[in-house]
Amino acid sequence: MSSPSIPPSLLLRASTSAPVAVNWRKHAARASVVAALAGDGGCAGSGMEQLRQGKASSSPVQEKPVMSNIGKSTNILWHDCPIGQPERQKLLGQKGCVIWITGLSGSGKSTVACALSRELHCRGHHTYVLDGDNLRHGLNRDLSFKAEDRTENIRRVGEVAKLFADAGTICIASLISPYRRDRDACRALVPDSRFIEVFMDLPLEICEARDPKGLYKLARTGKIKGFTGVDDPYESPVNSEIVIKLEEGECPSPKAMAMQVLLYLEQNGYLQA
Ligand SMILES: Nc1ncnc2c1ncn2[C@@H]1O[C@H](COP(=O)(O)OS(=O)(=O)O)[C@@H](OP(=O)(O)O)[C@H]1O
Ligand SMILES: Nc1ncnc2c1ncn2[C@@H]1O[C@H](COP(=O)(O)OP(=O)(O)O)[C@@H](O)[C@H]1O
Repeated sequence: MSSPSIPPSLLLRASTSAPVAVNWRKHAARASVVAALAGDGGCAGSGMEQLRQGKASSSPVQEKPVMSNIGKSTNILWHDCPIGQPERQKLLGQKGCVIWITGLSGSGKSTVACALSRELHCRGHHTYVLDGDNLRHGLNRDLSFKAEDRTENIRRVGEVAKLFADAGTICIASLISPYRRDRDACRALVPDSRFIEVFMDLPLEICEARDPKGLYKLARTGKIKGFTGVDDPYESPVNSEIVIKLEEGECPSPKAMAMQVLLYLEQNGYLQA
């Protein structure tokens, strides 16, 4: 006797051999957990098959969900998936992480970000660049450059970068991020040393002399207010994993800067799962 509303594939056979309707969602969730525990992320066979083979109890335990209140979100529940960061990393052959490039406008953040992405890509690694300027064209278009909006800008990008790292991607975030507290908050979001801060330690005079967008000039003549380094603060990092600076008075080439970061990733095991 089968229920007309439940497809035959969703029916489990009881020991009497009579098909019985089951709470599919409950069983599927448990089967997924079993498959994940087996270490294959559930790829070697369907969770349902494992249930049939008796690898999971046929009487699923109903655990009481733990609801949370986070910020303005009340009664929310974290839902885990059997395919997690370790499985994705294995597939990609790398460790998901956040490379956070901070520095003044014109210090070379975007240049390093793109050069690094290119070098990694050419070696078979999966990267994604989150560029402050670019994100302000979309996700962060509602934010200005006043202090609290910069903080919100960094918070959002930190959360997005965290998702990319969780996806197994080497996420390269390139933003002025002038406040130490905001950068440290992003670091705290990403566990297990997966946050690598790169400080573009170039003197303001060099950044200003470059001025590729003409923004310093506008700031100096008062046409832009609150420009970082001119009439808005930049708090230099004190404990960055990587510092890029002048060597014998010269700025290293974009490739050399990218290789400095790449070497760090290699030496610290990020380029293997
Ligand atoms: N007032 C002011 N201060 C600093 N920068 C300004 C400002 N107004 C516009 N711009 C342009 O915006 C780019 C920086 O955006 P970010 O999102 O990285 O800034 S922040 O991290 O929120 O401080 C920055 O890009 P980069 O030059 O690539 O750093 C500037 O082109
Ligand atoms: N290593 C470098 N040597 C010489 N010029 C550089 C170097 N890195 C960046 N530049 C130049 O400096 C300017 C600012 O670089 P950019 O990457 O746009 O900085 P940011 O993203 O920090 O504003 C650009 O014109 C870029 O070509």
